[in-house]
Amino acid sequence: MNTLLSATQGFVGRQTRVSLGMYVFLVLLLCNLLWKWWIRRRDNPKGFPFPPGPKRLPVVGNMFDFARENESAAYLGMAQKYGDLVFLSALGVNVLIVNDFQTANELFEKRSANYSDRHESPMINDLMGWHWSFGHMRYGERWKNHRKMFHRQFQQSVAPIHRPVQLRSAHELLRLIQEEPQDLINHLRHNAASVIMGVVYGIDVSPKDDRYISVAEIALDGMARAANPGAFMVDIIPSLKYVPSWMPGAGFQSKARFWRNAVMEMRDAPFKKVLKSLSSGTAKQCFVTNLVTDLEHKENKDEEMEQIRNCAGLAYAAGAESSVSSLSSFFLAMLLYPDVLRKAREELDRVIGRGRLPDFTDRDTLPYITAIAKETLRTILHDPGNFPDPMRFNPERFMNKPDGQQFSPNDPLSTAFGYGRRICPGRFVAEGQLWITVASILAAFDINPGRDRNGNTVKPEAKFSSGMICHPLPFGYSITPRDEIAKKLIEQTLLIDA
Ligand code: HEM
Repeated sequence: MNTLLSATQGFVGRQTRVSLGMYVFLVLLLCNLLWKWWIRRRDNPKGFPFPPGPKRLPVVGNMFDFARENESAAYLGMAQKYGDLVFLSALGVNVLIVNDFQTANELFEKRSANYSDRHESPMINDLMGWHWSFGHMRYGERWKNHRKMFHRQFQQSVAPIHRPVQLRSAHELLRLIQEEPQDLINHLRHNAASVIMGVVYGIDVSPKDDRYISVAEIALDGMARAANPGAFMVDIIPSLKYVPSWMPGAGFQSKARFWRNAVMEMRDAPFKKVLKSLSSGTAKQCFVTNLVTDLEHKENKDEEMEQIRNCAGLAYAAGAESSVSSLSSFFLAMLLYPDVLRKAREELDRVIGRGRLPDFTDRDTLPYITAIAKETLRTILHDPGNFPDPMRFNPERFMNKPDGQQFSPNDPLSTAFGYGRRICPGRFVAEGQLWITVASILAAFDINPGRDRNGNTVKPEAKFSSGMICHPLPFGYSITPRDEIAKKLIEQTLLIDA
């Protein structure tokens, strides 16, 4: 009897909680719709039409028109149908797809005062705790102050001070590939991490199971999942963020808490470590030590200290994935275009010979290597107006073009790094890293297609994942040192960099 009673009470209790949850949800949904209606009236009082786009369904709008895979082909298809500006709207989230360089330049560069804001995601910014990251901040004073600080340490004139770390990391990558060629993608991850953690915190990361890196990967995984439009209802109805985690349907709260812990550890742990080694006099010179040492003469120390921590904490999150994606695209391109590899090899042997590996001082004399690094960045840009035959990996398109004014707003290649006031502030460091890694790899290794079980060559395919940052899908390969000379040069890097 007692058991039946308590089971009934449990059932009634659950029912009450479910209907309470439903009731709260409906009230919040109504408030949200009213709020969005008011915003629309305020921002567009004359009711001007939006640019063209696929027809919207009742309630869900264009929810099913957002590309979940092969985004570039899907949006190119829409551009061919609707024009260079395509408008999508789903559940109050409006998205404008800009399909060509000139229009993007017109909006984000020439009218950057209007188009430099960021959409604030309640899931990412508030619940998962990315509010400190200036990559996620709304346009305004707080963003400007952070960005200025970051820019000071990574701008074109300062970027060369990071080259010793980049060169050492490129050499370490050669050694790792020589030891375990089958683990290429992990080595590329380690390479991106060791450059950024070295430049920003002066910290060496280990090639396997590094705590800083695994925590950051969890944080980034959460962000990538939450960035998918419609992935979490709280982004459509922001007031849901106040719903407690015990409410039915509020599972997003516990997911957010899990990711938030990683986000905070990613931001705080390496920063604390540098401060500790600064006070014990063992810190290596880096982004954080440069800025913290400078603080001594300033008044608003606490605020600046927080800003330094925030800027440093963002570098890995903002830069690592893109760097890995670029380098794995480079490897894929070398498999698909062996002629490019041969030509690069010919340039390297002719200009620097076989007695040493390349370094940054060789840049001006290796135009074909520079063109390969640029073409690697270009592969994500498919606008045939600026890049004829865009699906072909063709470094020649950058030969005999000046190398000095790179990534200026009127350089279509700068699009790989975004636009206007939000353009990637790490681009000079990123490009330098790509250049030295590409040059070192080409000087040291043969890169060939993989073989199947019967020993037959498997021709790789140029297929990419979808999402915020696209990576080549896994491909077979064989990477071996070119010859005994290359092997020796790779081994010697251990002594040179010690
Ligand atoms: C090949 C490598 C890289 C690529 C392709 C890349 C690309 C981009 C793109 C497309 C954006 C968005 C720009 C926009 O909103 O218009 C961005 C933002 C950003 N990137 Fe990079 N990036 C790379 C490497 C790096 C590195 C190494 C760092 C740090 C050292 C970095 C730091 C940032 C930051 C902090 C932002 C946010 C800027 C803001 O919102 O004001 N990136 N990047």
